[in-house]
Amino acid sequence: MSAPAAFPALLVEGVERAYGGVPALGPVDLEVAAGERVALIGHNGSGKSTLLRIVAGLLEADEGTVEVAGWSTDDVHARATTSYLPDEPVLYDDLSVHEHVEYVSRLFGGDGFDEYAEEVADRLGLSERLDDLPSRFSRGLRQKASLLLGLARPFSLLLVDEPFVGLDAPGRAALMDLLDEVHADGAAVVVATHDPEFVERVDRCVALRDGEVVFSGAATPAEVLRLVGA
Ligand SMILES: Nc1ncnc2c1ncn2[C@@H]1O[C@H](COP(=O)(O)OP(=O)(O)OP(=O)(O)O)[C@@H](O)[C@H]1O
Repeated sequence: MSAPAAFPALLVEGVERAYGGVPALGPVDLEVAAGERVALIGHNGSGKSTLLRIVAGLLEADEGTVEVAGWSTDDVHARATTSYLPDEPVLYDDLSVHEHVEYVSRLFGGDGFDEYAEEVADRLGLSERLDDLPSRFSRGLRQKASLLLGLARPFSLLLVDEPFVGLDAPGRAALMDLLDEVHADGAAVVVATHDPEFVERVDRCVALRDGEVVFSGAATPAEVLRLVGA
């Protein structure tokens, strides 16, 4: 499903979130254009995952609004157009990789395990493991299965939390290329990462510090390290 051109892919306005009364995020304003590629950077605990989870509709903001392609995050259209890949893979215990793709893709209006899913599985090195239960996989294989699910379904906004950590070199290279292709096909892509190679490819870096946006613009990997104080 592509985003209506009149709306940005993502519009975050005045979003705030606390846990048990302790502020974790915000207020945050962020606009991501249709087809834009953004790296979300910041120290551990700076609020990246909290922001992504709010945008994905999995966590409620205390204040503010979030729209995905013009739809509020509690609208089913926003869910249908947003693919979110958490840093810890969330997979069913009793579904094979193939069944996961069938289920998730069809849930969001896709064609199930189609040719594209087959290609992504091949490039992530999962072709031989499609009938296996990911609950028995290693951490890295589970991560690849989760990436396959997230990519092999319709979306116009892709949110990915720390996807390169824990992947082997071929998996990392394959994912880097897959994200390039998703972007070239017109989806907006927001990735929480400090990976220098990915940072070099993005249109914009958005840096969070203590839950607030402290920088938004083009930045080199060296500048990114300086921005996050590393
Ligand atoms: N479920 C929770 N309960 C209480 N505090 C939380 C919870 N989740 C996050 N926090 C706190 O909120 C703040 C932001 O956390 P968040 O996970 O969003 O940061 P992050 O930038 O994604 O960190 P990391 O790089 O480690 O993944 C941190 O201080 C964290 O301890």
